Amino acid sequence: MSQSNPATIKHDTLFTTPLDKAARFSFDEQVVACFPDMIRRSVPGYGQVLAMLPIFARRHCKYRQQGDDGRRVSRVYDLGCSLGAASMALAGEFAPQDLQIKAIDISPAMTTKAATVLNDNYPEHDIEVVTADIRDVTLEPCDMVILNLTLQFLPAADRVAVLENIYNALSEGGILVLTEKTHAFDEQYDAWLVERYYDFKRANGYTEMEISGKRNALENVLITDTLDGHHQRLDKVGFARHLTWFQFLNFVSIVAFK
Ligand SMILES: C[S@@+](CC[C@H](N)C(=O)[O-])C[C@H]1O[C@@H](n2cnc3c(N)ncnc32)[C@H](O)[C@@H]1O
Ligand SMILES: O=C(O)C(=O)C[C@]1(C(=O)O)C=C[C@@H](O)C=C1
Repeated sequence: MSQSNPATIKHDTLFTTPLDKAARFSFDEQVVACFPDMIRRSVPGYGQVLAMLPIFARRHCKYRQQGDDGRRVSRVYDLGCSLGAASMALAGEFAPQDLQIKAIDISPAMTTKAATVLNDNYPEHDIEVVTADIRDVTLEPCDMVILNLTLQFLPAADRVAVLENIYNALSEGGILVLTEKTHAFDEQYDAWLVERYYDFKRANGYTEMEISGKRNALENVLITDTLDGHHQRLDKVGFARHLTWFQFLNFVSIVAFK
């Protein structure tokens, strides 16, 4: 996969020089250029979560939808797909005729590159990459929805509506996989988790300047909920069953069952 080939991945040096304190983090060309390196060095467990997606899909994708040519397929949404890493993980483990993948992202810089990478690696697969705001898309019936580190970038007030849209689209037996950065309700636990998270970043080669520069840029851009807050919201939108299946420091992944 060209995306994971170290020779083609630019090292993340975005915050190595002091920036305007008010500069907001955005998923622009500069971030796109180093994104695979950035996310791997910044998100504890990122690779492990991706590796589990096809394993979950095997159990929950039951070919309940009809493809354009009338055959039965499983439709999977990758919402906030960035460069399509989750879609890649799925395509790599499924035959082309079994899945229809719809990967959506609001950043044209991301989708342009994602479309190239996905089509180059999986030309036979039915993968559509769409540039859109996931708040504006009405989802079609589907077996699996992936929200990998995306909900956290939406205004808090918009999160219920996005989850309702997902709930309504999922078939009985389908799943939502929701991965997020969180904060702990208890201030002392939260401080410990945040400090160990920065240790994780240090261990992955980020300097103090890079860590604080990114923290400033993400302020009011990446807005975390507590793990309880996520579960309460899933209840509210109608998911009767949802389980935290993964946690690594302040990053969690939840599976919600329809
Ligand atoms: C941390 S990245 C997601 C990583 C990706 N899911 C993965 O597994 O590699 C967050 C993504 O969400 C996208 N995003 C943020 N707000 C969005 C929105 N309203 N609609 C669609 N995409 C959005 C950003 O452009 C960005 O690419
Ligand atoms: O919180 C941070 O400092 C991060 O770097 C986390 C995070 C994320 O969770 O999406 C933020 C932006 C990039 O997309 C990569 C990682």
